[in-house]
Order: sequence, then structure tokens, then C-alpha cells
Amino acid sequence: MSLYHEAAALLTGPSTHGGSLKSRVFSNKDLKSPPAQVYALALETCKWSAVLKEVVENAELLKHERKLTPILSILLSHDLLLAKGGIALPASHGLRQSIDRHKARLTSEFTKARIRRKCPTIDTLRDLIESDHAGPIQHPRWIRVNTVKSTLDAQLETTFQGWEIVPSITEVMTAGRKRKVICLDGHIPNLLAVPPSAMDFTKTEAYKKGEIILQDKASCFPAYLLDPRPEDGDIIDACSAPGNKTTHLAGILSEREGGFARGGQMMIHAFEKDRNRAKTLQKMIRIAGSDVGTVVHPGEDFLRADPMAEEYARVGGLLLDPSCSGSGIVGRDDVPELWLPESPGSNNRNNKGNAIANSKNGNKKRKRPEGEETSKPPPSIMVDDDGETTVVSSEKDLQQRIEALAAFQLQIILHAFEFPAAKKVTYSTCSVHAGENEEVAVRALRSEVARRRGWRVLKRGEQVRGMREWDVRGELEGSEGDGEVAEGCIRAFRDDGRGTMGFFVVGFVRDGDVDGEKGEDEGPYARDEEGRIVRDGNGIPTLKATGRKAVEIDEDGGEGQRFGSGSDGEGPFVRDAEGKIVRDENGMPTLKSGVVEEDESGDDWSGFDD
Ligand SMILES: C[S@@+](CC[C@H](N)C(=O)[O-])C[C@H]1O[C@@H](n2cnc3c(N)ncnc32)[C@H](O)[C@@H]1O
Repeated sequence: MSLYHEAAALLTGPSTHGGSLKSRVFSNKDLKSPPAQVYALALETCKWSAVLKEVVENAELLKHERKLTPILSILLSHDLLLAKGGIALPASHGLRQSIDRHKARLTSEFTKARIRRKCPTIDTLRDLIESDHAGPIQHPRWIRVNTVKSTLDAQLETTFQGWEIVPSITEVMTAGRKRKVICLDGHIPNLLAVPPSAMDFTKTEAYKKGEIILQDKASCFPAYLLDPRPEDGDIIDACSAPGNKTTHLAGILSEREGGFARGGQMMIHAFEKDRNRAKTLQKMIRIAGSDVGTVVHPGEDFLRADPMAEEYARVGGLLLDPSCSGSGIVGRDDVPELWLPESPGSNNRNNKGNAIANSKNGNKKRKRPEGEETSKPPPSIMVDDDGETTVVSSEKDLQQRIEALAAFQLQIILHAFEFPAAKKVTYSTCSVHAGENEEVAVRALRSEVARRRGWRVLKRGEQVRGMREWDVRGELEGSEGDGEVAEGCIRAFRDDGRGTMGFFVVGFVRDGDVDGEKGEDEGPYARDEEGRIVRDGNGIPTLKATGRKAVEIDEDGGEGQRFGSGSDGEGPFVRDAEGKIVRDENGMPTLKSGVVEEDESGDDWSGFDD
């Protein structure tokens, strides 16, 4: 079967694979042509289909070539008029000849279609098509600088040399194909956004060397919220493949004194149950340069890891990003709109069911007459973020699938809560359903292990700055009316103009055990006889191992690494009559007016608000 027949079958045949066009193509094991080629042809033809329909109809191609179907006519016309190599068939092939015979007329109609759209060149028409296809709300592409291997400054001087830095992602999202613009993110350090139609970054040296990683902004929330520090001990990433968050953890630690892969003592345990996905994880970790301090557990089920094992005695933080419905992923259910030319005697609808009438200037949709039968929508197929498919033909099916996922997700959290030295946990999904998000968080907080071990939600005021300042928070209803939990939860929605995918993350922390199972399980800080963490006059805990303060205050009182210095020699914080730093109810020090906070990472990095 030719490339064109395969693309035609995918675009017009019944979907047996569900999901996006991409998943339909790449999960189809029967394809003879290279999947990437089929996908590119199908996608590009869809984008151009409104123009190609006009060209084919006005050239009367289907009237002259009765054996040609509407879908084949636009697939072939696409390659004739727009593909660099032309039609990918030998000149003697019947399909190719059926188009070649009309080349002059098709080319002339294509020029007229371009001029009708007031585009002086094919490139301007291409820009127009790209922006139409992207819809009213576009999604930028996010690039994280991998600080294990590079720095933001180094990337700005190399990969992005000559790119214009703009202050808002709106500008990035609406920039044309030709404008090289980037925006430095204001929430996540070392993250930048580029226009959706920017060059293919997977071809750059920086990408091949692992210096930059393509990762959605929201997917960067969990590692940043976990805020791993060398004094936390080891970290577990419970559900790791393909490894975006594992490598992000390594990146954050590599910037910290005594941290990862700079002779640091701590390590990351990366679990991945699926052996094949574990191979991808290992590859990503190696390319990102974080293999030195990461122990991969390929094919290992995190739920079977014994929290009491010696190997995990120092695990202070866990990042949990388990399988979910994937309902927040951008493009997950995208099947691009396809406009087909009218063939003699056809009823002329597009693939979204819109009836259309021929027009010299494009496509007019007609209203469905009252009482006209509408066909029952076919069952949709839910593709989880790790590829599992479920046929969902009713609201009940969806509920059942979400409940099954939620039960598994809860198990993962409760298991993480058992690790003796653990003090912080993040739980995330790329789902938009409260049933997998806030509701799971509430159930975890009400569990026996949470009460026994003192786990509570990480409050908004306690979160790292970028997450504290992110203003999309959890659903109050899903949090069962608990405002503190809802505020602690962080949400992201696709298509809300912030340029992210749909996402959810929440942090859990514990200050100590509740029912006295202390001793071995004390964590990194020194404690008094009653089990309370030993703090100095400013509330800074003392490290058990060294006897030194967990955060050193400079001579001038500034936590130099985290905050800017004041100008009066007393540091940047407001102090009371006894000289103690004044803190709010969350323990956050109060800054003197005029002192600007720097980013937690201690960078000079200055981002812009979205
Ligand atoms: C949402 S994906 C993780 C994405 C990953 N954190 C990232 O950012 O690249 C979930 C992964 O967890 C794995 N997984 C599911 N259950 C698991 C378990 N019990 N133990 C370990 N891995 C598991 C799945 O195979 C899948 O690869």
C-alpha cells in the first residue's frame, strides 16, 4: 500500500486506536511506510485542507479523474504543490499520473487561492495556515536548561544567540514563524518559552548533548516544589520514565552547595516498573549527565520497595508522578480538522461532521436543519499517559476508570508516607479530574499512616517562591471545603493563556512523628529530649550530622544564598526588639521594604511574569 493510501486510511477510516492523530499513527503496527512520514503527510494535509479543497474543486480534478477519491486528491495535491520532493511515487505510477496530468491547472488555482488570501508569497500563506491551525489560543514550547550540563547564560549565548527576549509568553505565542523570540519564565528557574512554530530543537547540538530538555512548564512544577536539598538526604522518584522530573531533580541539586554530582553524598533512586520505559529513562539520564548520582531501578515496582530497607534509610524526599488519565495533555484528543473537496454526488462534510457548501472563497458551513438525524458519537478511547487504553462510552465508564486510577495513586502516596526519614513528598498528575487530584490528596491526608506519622499538606505560604506565586490553585469542592488544602494544591489548565498543559501537584510535609515512633526516624535535624527540633533564636534548625545550622545566616544576617542583603548592615530582614527575625505565621521572614527577593536558587536570574 502506498504512503498516500495509508495516510488516507488513517484520516478517513474508523479509529481503532483512538486518541490523537499522532497516537493513531504511531500505535498502528500495520503501517508499511515510515510512521513519521505518514504522520507528517496526514498532519500537513489537514492543515492545508481548506485551501487544497478549493484548489481541487476549482481545477475540477475529481470530475476529470473519476477513480481519485477526495482524500487522495488532497494528499497528492499537497505533495505536488507544497512538498520539497514532490509526490513520493515513481513518474509511471497511476496515482501520480492522475495528478501530473493536471499540474498546470492545479498550480494556477493554488496561486489564485493564495492571492485571494492576500498573501504575496507561499511563505506568508504558510504563516497564515500555521496560525489558523493553532487556533485562537496557542501553546508555546517550553525548554528547560539542564543545569547539570549547562547554564541559562551559556544557552543564551549559544543556542539562543541573536534571539530577542520578550517580556510575556503572549508575545511568544503570537510571534510568527520568522520571529526568533524567547521568554524567560517567571516561576520556574532555567525555563524558557519559544514560539510554537519555532525551529526543531531536537536537531540542535544543545539538545543532543543533553544541555536543554523539552519539558512543559507545568511538568517542571513537581521537582521545583519538592525543593530537594542536600541536607534532605536521598530522593526517590517513584514513577520515573521517561525521566523529565528525575533529571530536573538532578538539575536543581547540581546548583546547590554539596549537591548532586559535585561530590555530593546524596543520591536519587529512580523507579520504573515498565522495563521498556526504563530503557528510555536510562538513556535520558545518561544524556542529561545525571547518571553519576542516580540509581535506576529498572522494572521495579515502587510499591514493592521496602521502606525499612537499609538502602532507603536516608530517603528524605519522594516525588510521586504516577500513571493517570492524561486528560490534561495538550493535543491528546486533537484530531485536526480535515476539509474534503466535493466529489460529483458527495454530501460534502468535513471530518468534524460540519456540512459545507462549495464556495470560490472558502468554505461555508450550513446549519443542520431542525429534526435532521445526528449520528451517535462513537465511543472514545482513553489513552493513559503511559499508553494504556480504555474504551469510554459513557460517563459511568469514565468514573470507573478514574476510580481505579485514584485507588492506585492513593496507594503510591500511602506507601511513600511510610519511608522512615521522609519529610517531604510531592504528588502530581497530568489529569484535570478532581477524582485523581484533590480528592486523592484529601484521602491521603485522612489516612491512618498520615495521622500516625504527622503528614500534612505543604501550605501555599511554605512553598518555594515560584509555586507560591502561581495563582491557579486547587478546587475547593474536590478538597472537601478545606481551604488550606485547596490553596496548597497547584493546578494548571491548558488553553487558559498561561501556556501550560493541564496539570496538578500538591506537596506533603511532616514535622515529626505523632505517636512516638521516633529514634531511627528523626531525619536530619538535632532534637531535644522531647523530640522537638533544636532551633536557634531565629528558628533555624540545627543539623544532627554537623551540629551546624541547616541554613547559615551571614554575618550581616542575610541568608545570602536565598535573599538579597539589606543596606543597613543588619541584613535584609525585619527584627524585633531582641534582634530576632520577624516571621509570619508560615515561618517566612519579613523583608525590609526596598529589599528585592532573588530566586531561591541564588541565581541572578530574573524572569518575567507571564
Ligand atoms: C506519568 S508517567 C511518569 C512520567 C515521569 N515522571 C516524567 O516526568 O518523565 C508514570 C510512569 O510510572 C510508571 N509506573 C506506574 N506504576 C508504577 C509503580 N508501581 N512503580 C514504578 N513505576 C510505575 C509507568 O510505567 C510510567 O512510566
